[in-house]
Amino acid sequence: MFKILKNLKPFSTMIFFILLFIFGQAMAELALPTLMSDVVNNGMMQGDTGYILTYGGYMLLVALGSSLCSIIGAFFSAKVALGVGKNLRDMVFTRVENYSLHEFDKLGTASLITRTTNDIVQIQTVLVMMLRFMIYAPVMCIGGIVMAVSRDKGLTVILLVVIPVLLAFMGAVSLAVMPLFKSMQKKLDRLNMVLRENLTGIRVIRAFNKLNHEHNRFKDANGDLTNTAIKANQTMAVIQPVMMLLLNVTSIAITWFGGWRIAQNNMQIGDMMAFIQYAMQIMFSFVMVAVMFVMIPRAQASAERVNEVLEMEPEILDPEERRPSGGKTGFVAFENVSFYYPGAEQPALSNITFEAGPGEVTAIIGGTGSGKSTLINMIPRFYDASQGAVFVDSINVKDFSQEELRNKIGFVPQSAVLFSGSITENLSYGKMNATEEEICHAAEIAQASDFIADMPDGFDTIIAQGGTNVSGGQKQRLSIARALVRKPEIYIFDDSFSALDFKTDAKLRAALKNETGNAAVIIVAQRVSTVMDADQILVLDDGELVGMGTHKELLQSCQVYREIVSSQLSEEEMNTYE
Ligand SMILES: Nc1ncnc2c1ncn2[C@@H]1O[C@H](COP(=O)(O)OP(=O)(O)OP(=O)(O)O)[C@@H](O)[C@H]1O
Repeated sequence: MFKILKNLKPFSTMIFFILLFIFGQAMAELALPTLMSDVVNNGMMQGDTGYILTYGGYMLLVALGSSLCSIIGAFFSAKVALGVGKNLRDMVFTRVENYSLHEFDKLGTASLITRTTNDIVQIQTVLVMMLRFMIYAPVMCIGGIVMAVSRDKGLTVILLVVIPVLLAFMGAVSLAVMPLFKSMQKKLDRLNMVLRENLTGIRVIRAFNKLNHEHNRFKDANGDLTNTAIKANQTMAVIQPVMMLLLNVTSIAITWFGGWRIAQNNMQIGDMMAFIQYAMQIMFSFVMVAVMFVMIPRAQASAERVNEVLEMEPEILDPEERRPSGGKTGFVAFENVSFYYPGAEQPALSNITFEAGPGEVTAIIGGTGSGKSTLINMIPRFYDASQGAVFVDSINVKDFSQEELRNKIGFVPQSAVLFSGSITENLSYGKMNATEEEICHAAEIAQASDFIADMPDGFDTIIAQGGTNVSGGQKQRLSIARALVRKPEIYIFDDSFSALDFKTDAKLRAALKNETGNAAVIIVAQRVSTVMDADQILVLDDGELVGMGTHKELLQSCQVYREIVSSQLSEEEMNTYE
């Protein structure tokens, strides 16, 4: 929490004024009972209407001043807390943007969303409270005691009994409720995760008739959170009645002993009435402090979760200084690269060495889970090699800034991701100043022009959130066109032709050949027909490079490749291609 409080620094002037106004409010509230006691003692008891009117007027003015201070204080505290919340959200977002995939894996997307939204709201709520109570509660408590003693020393004995009881009670409530509030945030994370999985996977859920199963999963997570929240609120709900009871008992005790002292002419009625009000103010100030002690741990749990995001160092960082470029373009090389996913015992890639040059097509083939996606994810530094090194244009990828490295690459991921917006906006995503001609040309190469022309608004057609209004194959082609618009030095296609029919796949690759010119092209594919014409084919099996060469060479030399080919092509086709 203290680390989070550092973010209050930019608001220090505003905070100074908040404290000033709240101090004003507290002082005004402390003055009211004394004024009232004067009205009773000197006005009512003496039958002096003029005195009552004058001091009644003063009371009205003081009450107005107190309300004004309270409103201004509340307004600025809300402003400061919301400002801190906004800054925190900005900081978390910027941090998360720099995360490598490792950090995303560690924290989980659902938790990151809860941390950016709900956790920061918790911090905001407590900040508003802290700003208001921080000065108000101690002033009211100390001021109340001083004023109460000044009215009547004898009655203070009652406070000496009540306050320890109050403190013990609030302490017990805090202890009971703290762990509940802490676990609520974790349960909220889980609820968000289930909700997210349900919303993104709704088609699969329906296809497998798992609505009931998912409903139960959601109900469990929702019920779990609700039960904890109910328990916490039930405990908190005890505070009010017990407080009221204590306040009433205190009032009765004061009236009882006060009445007795008045009867003996040791005290005036007005003083007793003022004493009751001061006792209330003192007790309320203790309640405020106690509520803060209950709320702070909740915000503390949230603050820790936000700090975890802010303090997690991205594993992939830009180098401090960059080596000058050698002027080469379109080269990719792996030197003895091995890679372990965090916590995995087996490497996802072991000892991979190959080179891809400009104007060449390098294809990567292998069974599912053989490490193809992992391999190409290392080129744009989505992951860094555990051993060995990856080079682009003969420079270690770690010596580039991530921006510079990724500018060289046109990456088409395995599952095409489109953003809500027009087709033109989607295609120019990697090159904001792309001309209409460049966009049309890229669409042409990606075999997307025809279906775009058939759409109601052509290139201005709006892609729905998640790209749900285009087919899988259309999405892939748009995602390919988006990479083509950039005219990068290195093209990476991660199984990007899988949703295309054979004819479109062949046409697209033929058109691509003229387009890619001097760029290096790396294609991951499952289909032999897609990789057959490549200049070199890498065969991966269980993270190992078990063959490298042209289709013809591999048919001779690589058993795994032969098996893949024979599982996909007929004997006759194999002979033809040989
Ligand atoms: N984020 C991850 N964390 C841990 N292990 C992972 C992660 N991603 C992949 N793996 C593991 O690494 C291995 C290689 O996965 P990879 O995705 O590279 O295979 P692939 O050849 O691209 O498979 P496919 O053709 O099915 O896409 C697999 O065993 C997989 O379980």
